[in-house]
Amino acid sequence: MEDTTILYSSLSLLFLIFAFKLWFQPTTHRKNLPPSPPSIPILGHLHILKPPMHRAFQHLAEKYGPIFSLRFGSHLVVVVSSASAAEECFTKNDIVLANRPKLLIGKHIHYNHTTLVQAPYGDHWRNLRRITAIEVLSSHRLNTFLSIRRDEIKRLLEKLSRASRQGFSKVELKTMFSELTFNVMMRMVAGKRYYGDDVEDEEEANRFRKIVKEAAAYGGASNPGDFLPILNWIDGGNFMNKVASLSKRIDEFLQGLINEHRSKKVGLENTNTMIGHMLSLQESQPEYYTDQIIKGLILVTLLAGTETSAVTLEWAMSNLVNHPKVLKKARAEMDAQVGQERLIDEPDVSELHYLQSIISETLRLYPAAPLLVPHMSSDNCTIGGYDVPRDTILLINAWAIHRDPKLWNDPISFKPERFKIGEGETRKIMPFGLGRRACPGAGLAQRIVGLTLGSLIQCFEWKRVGKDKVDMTEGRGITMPKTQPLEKLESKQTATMEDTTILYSSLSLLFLIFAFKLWFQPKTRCKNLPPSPPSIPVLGHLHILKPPMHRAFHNLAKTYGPIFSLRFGSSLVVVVSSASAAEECFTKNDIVFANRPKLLMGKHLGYNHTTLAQAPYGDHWRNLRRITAIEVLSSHRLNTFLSIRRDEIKRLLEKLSRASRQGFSKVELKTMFSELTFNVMMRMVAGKRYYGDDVEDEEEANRFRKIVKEAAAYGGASNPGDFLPILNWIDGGNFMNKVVSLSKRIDEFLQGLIDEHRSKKVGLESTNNMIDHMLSLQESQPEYYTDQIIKGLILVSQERLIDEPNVSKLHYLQSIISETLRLYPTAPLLVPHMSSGYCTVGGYDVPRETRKIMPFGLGRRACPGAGLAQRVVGLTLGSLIQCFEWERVGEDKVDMTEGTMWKDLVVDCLKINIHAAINSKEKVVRLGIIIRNHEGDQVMAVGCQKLQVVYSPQIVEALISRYAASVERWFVPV
Ligand code: HEM
Repeated sequence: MEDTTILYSSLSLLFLIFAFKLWFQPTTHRKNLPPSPPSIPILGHLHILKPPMHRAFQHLAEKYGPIFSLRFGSHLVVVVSSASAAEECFTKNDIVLANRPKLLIGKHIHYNHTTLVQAPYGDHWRNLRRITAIEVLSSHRLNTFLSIRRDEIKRLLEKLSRASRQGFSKVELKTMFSELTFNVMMRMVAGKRYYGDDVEDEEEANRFRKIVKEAAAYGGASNPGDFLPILNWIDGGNFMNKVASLSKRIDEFLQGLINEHRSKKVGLENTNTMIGHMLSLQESQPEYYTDQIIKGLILVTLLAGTETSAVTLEWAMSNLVNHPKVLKKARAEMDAQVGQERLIDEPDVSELHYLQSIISETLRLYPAAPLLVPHMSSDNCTIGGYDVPRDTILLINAWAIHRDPKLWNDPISFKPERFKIGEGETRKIMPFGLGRRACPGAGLAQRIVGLTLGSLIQCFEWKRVGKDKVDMTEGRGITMPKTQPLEKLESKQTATMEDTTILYSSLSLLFLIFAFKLWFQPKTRCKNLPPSPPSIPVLGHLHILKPPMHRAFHNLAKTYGPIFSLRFGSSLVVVVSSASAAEECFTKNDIVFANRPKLLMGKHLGYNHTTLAQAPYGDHWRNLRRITAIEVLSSHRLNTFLSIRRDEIKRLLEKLSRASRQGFSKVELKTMFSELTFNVMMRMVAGKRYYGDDVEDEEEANRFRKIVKEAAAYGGASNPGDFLPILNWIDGGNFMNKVVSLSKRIDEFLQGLIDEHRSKKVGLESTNNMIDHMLSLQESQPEYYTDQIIKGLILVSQERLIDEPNVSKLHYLQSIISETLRLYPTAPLLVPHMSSGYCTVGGYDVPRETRKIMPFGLGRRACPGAGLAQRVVGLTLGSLIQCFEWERVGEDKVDMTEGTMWKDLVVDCLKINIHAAINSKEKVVRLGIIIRNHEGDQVMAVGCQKLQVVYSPQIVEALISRYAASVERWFVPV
């Protein structure tokens, strides 16, 4: 028995009393009602209805004909399942049947039946419909929102593209589609995204997502109390209370959006939003455009316009992977009409007839609203010769009509071919309803579904996971969802559509114009450029570069020699891959090459190229380098921070020790190492820890971690627009906006730290940190130690450490670190250099403004943090070797493949077994120290037999005394 049956069962007592009363009351005067199955008192036919309703109604129609009647409690319901009867409803009877039944949801959620969907037929509804047609969903207004649809679809493509970078990979489309449609609608309505990245107000977005989820749950559940009001009473008003509470929250949320717009607190995009537009109409016609009317319009757009489109997309993709031939044909059409050089756009959809047939066939077999939205008669009428009294609920079973064997050959097969142009087949389907209450959003829905589906077909290859077809059973709910969310799909990007290619693809038109201009522009005067692979106009060699770049360059060097040149768009790039040529760069040409190319990141994240890492070679850079060498990273200052490094390493050891309490255990070192270095840096800079335990201000730490994560993501992604500025323009400044927003947050964060120190609100440790030191220098030389300079210095010191080690005396340890850096340099291509004048390398001409990338850091722009890095890496590695035994998990060697990001050469995740030396008691006893916990278990042993050979007893002693004091806090040493 279903949910509702629990309620029905409580009826048994009341049953007898009412049964007799109702059974013997005078029946309706009309004689010729549509045929009806046998019913029972009170419930009528409610007890025979099992979801999905459209299937239950289809079975009844097979027995009682295409027009039959039912009783839902005391309400008469007529169900229509033939095209001719439906036509009669929406032509002859259109006005009489243009009412809606008054259900509980309509009362509470739809502002007491006043929204467009729920309003009774009449002046108010007509007005709303007019406003919607002209002010909300008109062709003109939809066109102004095209950029939103493009942008959201582009984000979906990027997401899929990231997921399928390595070839076919499993993706879950249901959520992606629903997020897409919600974002499109909310950006149209309020200029806001509530799903995915770039969500401005996470808390507000959360509230919205929660409301949406709840509304979907109640929308889907039909409320039996609507038809049998006594059930609401038996239910103790539980369902009603829930709906009322939800409607209150929805109202508050929508009112909040309106108030925000009214007080103009919103960003740029919002000047052209539905709310903004409605508020401007409110000024001239305040009596009509009340806040409630506006809220109702937003609500309806969101409720009626999102899930319907998302569900249609899901059904369409399921059909395509179940019918690979259809998919192939759609792709062929796409290739012929649009090609692979550019991305499909909305106007293309009208030329893609097969794509449209796929959508029509999807809507035929899987209409998102299989019973449309219930209608109600406002007067007596007849349908198919039967009498239909006033206040009868009318349900049109569009789902059954779409599968009627009298109308369609092979009705349950998916055959888009049946919708041949000019044959009028599309007129036989009614997924958007018919007549005056038909869907006003059909145009918008077709645009969203057409462009999204077209883009997915164009940009990716799709196949099912495994042999089984995607399950096509429909679930319950107002919109007809799939029972199984669509996740058994694998997507792979088609060869030509790499990330950047999506952008390049928009180039086709501009291509020819620029190609000729660039191709025939005067060639550089240098005659003897380094050899170069064949290039193409505009892009140069950008299209042949596949990450990881250092490997791509290595392969090119095999063909073109150790000094070769490339063109990144309009920039000449020289790649140097031999030690002798590199030496030439950093000795003879050191000054010429001491420049840096001006990239977007440097502009926005490097204070307009003024930080040490980004500044052009010159007085400003020299000054920064001097300050860094003397005031920030000098031996003397590094020594004063020794305690910080010791403490952070000690914390790492403790963490590992806790993990390996029971012997060997699996650990993830990548995160630990990265947290260690960030903590060391931030304690030196500001006296604060942002990772692990003992974080003082969790919210501030969160902000910092978020910024770090984002900066890493953008740092890794090279921006093609740096080399082909027109791409920034085509991209709509999207990447740039993200970077600008990030840089703003970084600046605010750093300024916050400085201000905090200035007002001395910080703890003890902070008297000896970089910011305080800089602020004291600011007092004496305010013109040089400006806040911006200080922020730039903090920023630069956050760059990852790792360089040549020199833990004195541990020569073998030193060699291990050197060998690691030889094979796996952290910045495999260093940081790009740029020539500030003409020079030669290896006999080749290198013109001014050539970028140079090479595998070793030498010369005046070599890493200034080498000393600090040596200390951190040396001490950490030494301690790890000393304190733990290490083993791999399983037989396999740790995967040494490097990631694709620049600088991210660290393996993805080091999974190594660790083991405190507690298993080998003998060895430990020989060293003479075992650390036990309060229960007396051995938990940590500092040093082990193997290390005795390497370390002198003095070192072991020093280590013990260094750690024992703090270890005592946790464990009692023996
Ligand atoms: C694939 C997507 C969609 C489908 C299949 C669909 C289907 C329907 C259907 C069957 C109806 C009821 C017709 C009737 O009562 O006979 C309806 C009504 C409505 N739809 Fe859609 N719809 C979709 C998308 C949209 C969109 C994108 C919007 C707006 C943003 C929208 C707004 C509405 C409204 C406001 C009504 C109520 C109209 C009234 O009662 O006067 N729909 N839709």
